Amino acid sequence: MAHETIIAETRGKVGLITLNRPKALNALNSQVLADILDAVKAFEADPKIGAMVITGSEKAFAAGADIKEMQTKTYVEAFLQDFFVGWEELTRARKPIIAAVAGYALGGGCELAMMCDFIIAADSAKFGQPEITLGVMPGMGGSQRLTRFVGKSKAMDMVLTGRMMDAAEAERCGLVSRIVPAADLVDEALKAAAKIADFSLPAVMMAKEAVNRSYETTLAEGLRFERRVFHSMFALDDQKEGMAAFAEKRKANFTNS
Ligand SMILES: CC(C)=CC(=O)SCCNC(=O)CCNC(=O)[C@H](O)C(C)(C)COP(=O)(O)OP(=O)(O)OC[C@H]1O[C@@H](n2cnc3c(N)ncnc32)[C@H](O)[C@@H]1OP(=O)(O)O
Repeated sequence: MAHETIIAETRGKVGLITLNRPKALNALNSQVLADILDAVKAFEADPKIGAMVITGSEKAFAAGADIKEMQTKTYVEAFLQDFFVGWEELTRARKPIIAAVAGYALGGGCELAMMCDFIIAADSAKFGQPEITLGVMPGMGGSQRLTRFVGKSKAMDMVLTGRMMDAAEAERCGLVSRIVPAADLVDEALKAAAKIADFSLPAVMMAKEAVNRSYETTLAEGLRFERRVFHSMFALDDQKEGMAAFAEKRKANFTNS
């Protein structure tokens, strides 16, 4: 797949998307959005792919939304275009997406990472929502998703002071799931994605949907949703195979059916 601002390639059952605007520290403009959505759509449609990884460079996952692209925008343009709404489409991907973050993940970069299903951070990663320093505020989900990840106090601290947090702080407060040495970041993320891709795709997709539901509903509704989805899994060949494989002490051979 050829794109202007990203490299999209397959590694076994994993779709790997590498942001590729090094001179602008992977700043996210409308072309990056179009390219990411195009690649994700292709990986979603490819039955051989079971999970995806989005990564950047050693220096920057992404240093934010492209300030130069948006600096002259008027209020009316921003409002009429519903500026940034397009990024929401990424969160509608049904296959899991892991963000592999090294270096700066600032503003829209931090927000892009949070749109993924989980974040693996290099020890060099730095997260922040510095929009306040530009006279604005987060606009790609930072005020909402960061607060759900880290709680009100730390989210306020990040959004109102614009300070950065390092990988250790991000792990402590639950923003990232694990930290790995920078040199191993992409390999570790690909390994995690490959592990997921070896499981039953319908089970993985339903599990992702159930966890995401917890953000959007009451506990009682979420628990009911989980049980109903869990019940439906007994219609899968993969449930029979997974449990038979356990009983027979062998590796399961999932067929995504
Ligand atoms: C507003 C909303 C809703 C969302 C946002 O995301 S706003 C953007 C939030 N992000 C930021 O404010 C970070 C901006 N960048 C920086 O502060 C610095 O670039 C840095 C601390 C990440 C790295 O500093 P360093 O000195 O190492 O590198 P620079 O010389 O500053 O940058 C290299 C090159 O990249 C361009 N760049 C960096 N970030 C952006 C960006 N967000 N948008 C557009 N361009 C960006 C930077 O201008 C420079 O390019 P030139 O050499 O052509 O000037």
